[in-house]
Amino acid sequence: MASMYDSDSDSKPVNEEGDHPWKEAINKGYGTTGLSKMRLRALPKAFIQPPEKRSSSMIRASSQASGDTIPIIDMSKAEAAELICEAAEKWGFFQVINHGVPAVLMSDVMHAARRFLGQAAEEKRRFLKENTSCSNVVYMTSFFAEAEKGLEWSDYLSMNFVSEEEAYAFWPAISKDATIEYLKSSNTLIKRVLKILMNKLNANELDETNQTRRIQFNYYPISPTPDLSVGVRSHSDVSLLTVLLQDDVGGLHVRREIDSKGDEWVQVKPVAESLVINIGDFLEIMSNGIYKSVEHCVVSNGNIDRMSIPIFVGLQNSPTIGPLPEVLATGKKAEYKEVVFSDYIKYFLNKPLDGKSTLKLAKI
Ligand SMILES: O=C(O)CCC(=O)C(=O)O
Ligand SMILES: [Fe+2]
Repeated sequence: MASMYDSDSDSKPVNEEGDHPWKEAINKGYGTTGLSKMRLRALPKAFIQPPEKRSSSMIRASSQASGDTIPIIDMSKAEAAELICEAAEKWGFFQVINHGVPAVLMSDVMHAARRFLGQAAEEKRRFLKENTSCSNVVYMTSFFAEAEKGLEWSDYLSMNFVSEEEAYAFWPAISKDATIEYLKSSNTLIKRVLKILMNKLNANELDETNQTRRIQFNYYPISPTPDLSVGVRSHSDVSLLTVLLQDDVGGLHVRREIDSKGDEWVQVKPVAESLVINIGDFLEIMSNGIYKSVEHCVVSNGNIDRMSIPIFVGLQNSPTIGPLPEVLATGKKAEYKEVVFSDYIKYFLNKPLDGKSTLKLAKI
């Protein structure tokens, strides 16, 4: 069934009061993708960010004073391990090339995501929280639509990997083969990076059976007024680490503290066939702050849409999370306390994305 959200025409006028039926758009699976297709002249009120949350103004306000860029690390070189640890300490973000994930699988999963996201709302709405037949596969708009002051101008499909059997049974048929292949292939890279990071801490390798993988298709449609909207608000990831495949549009920005001069926002410029890796909150806590889980955000774009595919490498529901004993054995004072793991997750999930506010829960 065709609808106004599927139309490419300008025929639907904008309600000048901002009283747009955005809720209906979300609840019926059209999402911001459908709103964007209506070629609105103004952003629906619900998506206007409060001035202090507008990433475009934050980024403009902090010029890239240092001129530094996110490290690009060639994983086929002998010095890769050292550079990864250095980047994890200094930046919390780096890009890897020659990482072993075949380019064809990266391109296949990007196409798979486009196929899913490009479908009519009728297909996508089957995966909304209230409709999905598997709670591990959910299609959403914004991170926490119920409580956010300004919704994020993005739609995404989140797939929590539990088993191949479940993934083949419940992930969208239009994209599942390529997604599962890519996820499997990326595992070797994930294991290698985690091993390198643990080695540097003199800590034992992390048990893979105690880890989780969640893959997400993020879609950022064209925004009518990109200065007022945001793709993803500033946040740090609740993960051990995140491996992100982005297309060639750009828009991901990382916050960097420069000692006395305050901070700056640095763009993670797309590099062909690379993957972006960032440290998440769990590794910052476990490493007692040696590795940094850094704030990042995605700006909206008024000219072109964007896609990205993160894999969040997480932890199973272990009882608590805190600094690793191996790290504290060096005699360093604990910067983080042991917190109940489920409390940490619950706290993260029940509020809008807001900088590093979740991490503060564990900070001493
Ligand atoms: O789209 C991106 O570049 C980053 C998305 C992100 O930060 C996230 O999904 O946590
Ligand atoms: Fe993120």
